[in-house]
Amino acid sequence: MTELLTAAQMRAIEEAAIASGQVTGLELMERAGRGVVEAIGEEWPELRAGSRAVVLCGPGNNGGDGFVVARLLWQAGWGVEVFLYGEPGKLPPDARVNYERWVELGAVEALNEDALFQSEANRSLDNQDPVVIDALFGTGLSRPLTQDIGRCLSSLHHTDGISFAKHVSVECPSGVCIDSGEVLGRDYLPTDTDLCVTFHRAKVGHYTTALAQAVGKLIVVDIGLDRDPGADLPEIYAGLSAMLGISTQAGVEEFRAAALSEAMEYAQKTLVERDEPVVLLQAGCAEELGKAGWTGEHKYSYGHAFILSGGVGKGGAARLAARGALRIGAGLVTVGCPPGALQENAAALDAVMLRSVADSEALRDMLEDPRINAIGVGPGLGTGAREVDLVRAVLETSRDGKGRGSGSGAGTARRLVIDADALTLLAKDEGLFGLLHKGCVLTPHGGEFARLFPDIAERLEAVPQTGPAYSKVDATREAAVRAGCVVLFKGPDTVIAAPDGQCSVNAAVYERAAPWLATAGSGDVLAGFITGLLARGFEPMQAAETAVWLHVDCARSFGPGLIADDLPEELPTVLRRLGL
Ligand SMILES: NC(=O)C1=CN([C@@H]2O[C@H](COP(=O)(O)OP(=O)(O)OC[C@H]3O[C@@H](n4cnc5c(N)ncnc54)[C@H](OP(=O)(O)O)[C@@H]3O)[C@@H](O)[C@H]2O)[C@@H](O)CC1
Ligand SMILES: [K+]
Repeated sequence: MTELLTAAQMRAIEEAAIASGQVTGLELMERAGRGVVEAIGEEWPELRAGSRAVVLCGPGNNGGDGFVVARLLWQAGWGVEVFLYGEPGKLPPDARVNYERWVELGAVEALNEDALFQSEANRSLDNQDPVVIDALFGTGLSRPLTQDIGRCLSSLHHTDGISFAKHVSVECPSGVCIDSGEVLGRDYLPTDTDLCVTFHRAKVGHYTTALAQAVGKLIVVDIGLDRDPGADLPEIYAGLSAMLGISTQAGVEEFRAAALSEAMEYAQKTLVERDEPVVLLQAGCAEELGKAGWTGEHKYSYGHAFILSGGVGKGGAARLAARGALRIGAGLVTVGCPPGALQENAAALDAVMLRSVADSEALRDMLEDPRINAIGVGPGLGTGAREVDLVRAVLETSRDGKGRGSGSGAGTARRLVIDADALTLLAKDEGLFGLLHKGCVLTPHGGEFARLFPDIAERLEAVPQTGPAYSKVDATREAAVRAGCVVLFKGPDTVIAAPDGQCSVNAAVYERAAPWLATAGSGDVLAGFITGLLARGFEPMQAAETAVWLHVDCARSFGPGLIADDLPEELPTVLRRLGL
């Protein structure tokens, strides 16, 4: 699993490494700049000596990286032009050193739109478009770009603007808050970037839609922060103790007694109050499926998933969910529908069982069966008075100790997925919302999220003026605490959070892009996948994470032309490929 970092966490990691004597800031900057140059070389091997680069440097250390890139490209035989936004005398120390190193090799012009167009006019003689390197702002962006700088960046991605061959961003496209992926001020679009090179770990914002859509490829460069320090341990401890202000002899001794990794972690935590990590879901999460086992002796050992369906003509969504639950390995799956819809459902279901659910009383009777250990409710359900009673029955009978059927183990609440229409009902009825419990998974898309958590959504929608901006990660975490259960906030950047702070991101971006997944009914299948995994005994957070990862993988495995019905049918191929 990869941990995604915030800007503050990244700063703390760097500061702890520098304070420990493991590395200097200047060395880190050199590695960062070298990493960018190597990434360019690997991405476009055809670009070599004689190619041209325009490097835009900002007033902080991101600009410092830019000066390193300029120097290394120049040394490799490139023609390099450098523009600086800000005053050389105000550059931070490491950036200043690299500025001085560059000015021994070439000129630095003040960055403004006129200067950029003038340089293009000069270049047009040799008819070679440059690689533009955006090293204006990285993790230190604190407010919206000024108009003049916004215009410079905009001129790079307008068809009648400045022509360039490739666009490379150092850390992130400038103007974007790296914690949220938001453009501060939202009055300009991030420049389309062919290659974005970041350092040590990807940051949370790299996996949010707004930023990821602007970036063709993301590369994470190792700048040696994971390596064994190799320096004298006493020096490292002395450096860290001084940084943390641990001054008493006893304090220093205690600190030294910790293993080095613990001491470093402690130092990083002290520098920034760390939440639970934000984890990027990768192939590894599907290994959980393997741990849970895939074949069994008795169908009941893989649980019984129950999906509630809507009335006549409304059953398609529940049938898709049921198919998803069955394919993902629930031992038994039953669809419950109003008596009038039995015929329609019977004609469309084979391996999935069917029960008539006239009203909430009938449902409560049915849920006396303790083998039904997971319920999916919402797809195509309807939002009338009958459905309110059904959702209430599902919630009331599944709470710890209250359920007549207590699920897969004594004292274990029956697990629920609450999706679509059931979310709409929750949003309208505080009483229902109050019945949520830790065995639930809510799966809202943007609109449903806004209905359920209007104040949180409003905060997320507000134009951010300062960094770090409130992010989808922040919003989902807040929603999970309020609901008291797992919330899976859907989108190309799906965020999943639990009330205890666990949080992960499943991003269908970069090499995992699957735009064809935005097809009618795909959310119903996802609800079914989660319900099926809950029936198999997965914990809510683990079920949501695994299901959402497999959902994208099914879409990618099938490819364009996908419709929701294909998703469950593609699952066996994906599982086989995973060796399950
Ligand atoms: N630390 C390390 O060891 C390493 C760091 N590395 C690199 O450093 C980057 C982080 O550097 P950083 O912290 O200096 O932040 P950066 O993004 O350059 O910007 C800060 C400057 O911008 C200014 N400013 C902010 N917003 C503004 C606006 N809208 N309009 C105008 N000005 C604005 C802000 O001014 P202030 O807010 O203080 O007034 C300050 O002057 C990181 O992304 C990576 O690339 C690597 O070399 C690896 C080692
Ligand atoms: K940048």
